[in-house]
Amino acid sequence: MLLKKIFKFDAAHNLTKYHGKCEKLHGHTYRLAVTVKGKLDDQDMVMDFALLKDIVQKEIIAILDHAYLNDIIENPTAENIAKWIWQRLYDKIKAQNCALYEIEVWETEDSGAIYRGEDDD
Ligand SMILES: Nc1nc2c(c(=O)[nH]1)N=C([C@H](O)[C@H](O)COP(=O)(O)OP(=O)(O)OP(=O)(O)O)CN2
Ligand SMILES: [Zn+2]
Repeated sequence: MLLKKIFKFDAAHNLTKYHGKCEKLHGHTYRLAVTVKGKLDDQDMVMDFALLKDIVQKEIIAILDHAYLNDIIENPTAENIAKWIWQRLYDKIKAQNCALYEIEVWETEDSGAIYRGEDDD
């Protein structure tokens, strides 16, 4: 069973390996979707949505919201942001007897990156 929760954060960035408008400082309202995988517990839940919210709020949103992402993540493309979030959440989700399944980071309504922890990126 998969469980998904959606979050939003506002942040500024510029792409350091890009030639074009996105090398300039600009911002996005990012949409983050965190998907976890697990079995139903005795409450018929994979994980309490409230617990997932608390973890993501503390580990991710509190750090990235209203931040300059380049101070935190090298060359913060949607792809690199998704990997960074995966690395921070992986053990926290495992500690709840679930597995992190997928991180989606959407910069705009139609442009996003999806990461599932592949070894080869
Ligand atoms: N593969 C990636 N390509 C781009 C990324 C990225 O993270 N990964 N990021 C950007 C820029 O950050 C830019 O802000 C986003 O550009 P874009 O999707 O083009 O957004 P726009 O709203 O400006 O353009 P639309 O034409 O409205 O989609 C660039 N590329
Ligand atoms: Zn951007």
